[in-house]
Amino acid sequence: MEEEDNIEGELLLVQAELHDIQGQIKELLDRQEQLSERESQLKSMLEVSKASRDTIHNEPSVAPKDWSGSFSWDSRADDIRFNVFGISSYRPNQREIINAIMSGRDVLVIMAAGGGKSLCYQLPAVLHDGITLVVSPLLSLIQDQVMGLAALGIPAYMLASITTKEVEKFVYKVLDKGEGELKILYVTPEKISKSKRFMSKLEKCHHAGRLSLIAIDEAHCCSQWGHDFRPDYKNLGILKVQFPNVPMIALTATATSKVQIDLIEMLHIPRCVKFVSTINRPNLFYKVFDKSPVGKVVIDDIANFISESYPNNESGIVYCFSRKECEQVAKELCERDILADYYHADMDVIAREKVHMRWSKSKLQVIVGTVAFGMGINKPDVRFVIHHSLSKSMETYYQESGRAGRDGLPSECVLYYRPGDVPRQSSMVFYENCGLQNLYDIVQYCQSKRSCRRGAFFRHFGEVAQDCNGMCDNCTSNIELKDIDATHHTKIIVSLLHDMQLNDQRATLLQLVDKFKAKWKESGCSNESVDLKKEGIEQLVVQLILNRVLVCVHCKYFHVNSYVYLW
Ligand SMILES: Nc1ncnc2c1ncn2[C@@H]1O[C@H](COP(=O)(O)OP(=O)(O)OP(=O)(O)O)[C@@H](O)[C@H]1O
Repeated sequence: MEEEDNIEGELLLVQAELHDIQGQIKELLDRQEQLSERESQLKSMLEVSKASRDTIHNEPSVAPKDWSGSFSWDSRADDIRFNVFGISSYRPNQREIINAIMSGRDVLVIMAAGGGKSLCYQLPAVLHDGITLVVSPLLSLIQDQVMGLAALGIPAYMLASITTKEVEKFVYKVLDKGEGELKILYVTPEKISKSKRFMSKLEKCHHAGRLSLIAIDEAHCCSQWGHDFRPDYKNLGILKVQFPNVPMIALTATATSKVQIDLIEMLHIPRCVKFVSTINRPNLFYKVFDKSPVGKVVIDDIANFISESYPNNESGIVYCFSRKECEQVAKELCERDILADYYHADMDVIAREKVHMRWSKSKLQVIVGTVAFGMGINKPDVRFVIHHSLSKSMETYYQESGRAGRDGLPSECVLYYRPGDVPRQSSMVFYENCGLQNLYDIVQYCQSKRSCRRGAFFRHFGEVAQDCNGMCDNCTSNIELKDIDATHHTKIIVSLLHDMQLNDQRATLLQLVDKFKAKWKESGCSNESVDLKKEGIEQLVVQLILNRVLVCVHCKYFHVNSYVYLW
């Protein structure tokens, strides 16, 4: 009896101590997360500070110009924008970029996917008298662009392996003698580094004063610090050396300060005007799910997620780690009635193109790809990007997940994470520049249960943080729940959507929230003085829209007419 008492006494002590230790571990884990977050914040601050010191060093001693002022070409540019490109107004930075190029400056443009980078060089190309040379890394991208420009009536051609002899002859004649209509010429970087004939024709064109602009698309490929280094991009510096007075525009969707410094140096454009737009994609909802250790369960989870959230064949991408996994996941999704097929670098070009085409035309709901399914995806209405396992870096994840929602409509980026996937990636990135550090950053992103996911991107790209508006799992779960009578808010949203013109139907979530705020003020509601943000009402509006209370059940666009039936 006494012995039992002793044991029970000790058991209680042990349990109490264990409880204490659990508490301490939790505190330590929280502190570890806070410190890691601060660590990456400080690192990116240091990088930004170094970058701005270098930039100041290289900048000419003239005062910065106001690129949004008036210029002599304004009315011609407006005319071309509207009548040739059919675009009613500029998006942020487009006009300023065009003005800087037209003023003869070299320009570096960093603008998020779908931001409208192409117009920034295509409009000056039409505005100028001569020829614009565009270097772009992928044939499929080039083909899309040339076809799009031809449809607008702009004479654009490409010189690549698939160009017919006839077209090649025509292009060389234009370069050589200025005979024939050619405004925009697309080439791959290999053409610059490997074709002496092409370079000598270009030299002649320049000599005759007919080379007006050089554009380098996907310019991050120049830097080996970037996520998609292409050796042939390294040789593009020759263009500025050979044609120093021809303005150059380098464009990319992402470049950390380190990559920016690198590509400015490689392209020899130290005095370029930099236009850095936000990397924020407010319409993307970021979430991380725990990944089961059992492969079949993971596929069940993914299949359930797709069929429950996207029952109407909305397009999506599932990224996998390896080619084998890619084929397996596609097969198993098909077995669960999801229309899916795979895409990886081991397939021949025709087979890959066929899968891509079926998906682009929405004949296939899901493409299951490796990293090979990358640049050149122009589908605007991708509603979800799922990562079956983690990417190798924040930059890669930003790029891959960023293929969702290029049309500005709400879309989801889901990452299935389990610690067991980390060693597979670490063995792949071990020999890359900063490979392990990059991997740790994305692991930290996955493991975080507290910090805003969006905040992690801002820190990574050295940008000042912006509101997440409850558009990530951590921010949503951190929201303190309270009962709110939403009748008044929903009435405003309904009337708002009613009032919207046809053109506004593809308004982005944030535009809608802004309009809501204005209406809320106008509505003279008794709660007028309520601070929308503080009271969580802004979040509520976002949630009302996202949870499809107000979104068309069929296509999830903010259609004015179809959702009305829900009310
Ligand atoms: N000012 C504008 N107003 C409306 N639509 C625009 C405007 N500028 C560009 N667009 C359209 O936005 C879409 C995306 O543009 P674009 O392909 O140039 O984006 P991007 O920045 O190159 O994106 P990515 O990096 O994903 O290729 C295109 O359909 C384009 O016609």
